[in-house]
Amino acid sequence: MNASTSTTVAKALAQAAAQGVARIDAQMLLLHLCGQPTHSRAWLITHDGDALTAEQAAQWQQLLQRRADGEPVAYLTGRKGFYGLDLAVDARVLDPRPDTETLVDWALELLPVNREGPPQLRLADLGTGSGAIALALQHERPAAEVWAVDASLDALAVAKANAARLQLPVRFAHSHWLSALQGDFDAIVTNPPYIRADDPHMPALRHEPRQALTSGADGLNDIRHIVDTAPQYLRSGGWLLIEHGWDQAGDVRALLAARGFAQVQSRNDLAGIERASGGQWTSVK
Ligand SMILES: C[S@@+](CC[C@H](N)C(=O)[O-])C[C@H]1O[C@@H](n2cnc3c(N)ncnc32)[C@H](O)[C@@H]1O
Repeated sequence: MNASTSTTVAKALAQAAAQGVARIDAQMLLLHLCGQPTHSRAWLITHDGDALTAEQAAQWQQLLQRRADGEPVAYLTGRKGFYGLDLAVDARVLDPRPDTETLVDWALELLPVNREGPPQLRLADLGTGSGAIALALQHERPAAEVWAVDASLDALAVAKANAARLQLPVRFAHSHWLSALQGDFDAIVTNPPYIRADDPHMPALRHEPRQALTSGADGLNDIRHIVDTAPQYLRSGGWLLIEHGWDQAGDVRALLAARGFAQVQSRNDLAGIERASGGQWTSVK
């Protein structure tokens, strides 16, 4: 094809900019379209004069349209990196966010790398979605017994496929929060739905499963339930760590303290905002 009339790599990126698609998103989408790893941005520079095939050029227009309509890049590439793991994701699960890696960091800080002798570390990820948190914990603590639960069978199918591909022996349960599990856990980690039902940002999140996002009028229905029930499933000294919204840290700390958790505290996300709160269960059940 004549390079002056065909869509080259450089022209494709210019088209994306003209359609308002962020440069980093366009780069990842184009690398995906060209069969390159989505982190190898140097490839775009060294191949900027390469022409797309007619089929690729048509697919490119579709990808740009879908991205401009707000579909997450991860759904368009089918992939998302999380805690160094390559996860397959699609519209059945939440697009895992980098901020959630800070929740994993916090859990790992609390969990010994090698506990001397039994009992084996037992960890639970509630509302696992793609399996992001559970798989990261299992990868970092290979000897632990890690459970991942979700109320969505669709989500569990995605998470199980990720576990199989990554060869990580996470155990799965179809469960309303903790109900299908049996105690005692060293840590219960969760990124539950926490958005208010009438939150004005919901239209922007319309491509992601609603069940993964909203939780009642104040966004705290699921967190209230988890805080209330978690002590029955924690060993003495075990931790409950919860991701929540940017303005919910005070409310979540109050719920944890009222339920009798000790060392109640919050952690910042990548933007420096308190986005996770947790506490240690030290009382008798
Ligand atoms: C915010 S998403 C988190 C997904 C994943 N952990 C992550 O961080 O990317 C919340 C998840 O909770 C699940 N969920 C919603 N209600 C639930 C319930 N009652 N019991 C178990 N899981 C639930 C949703 O299906 C969804 O996968």
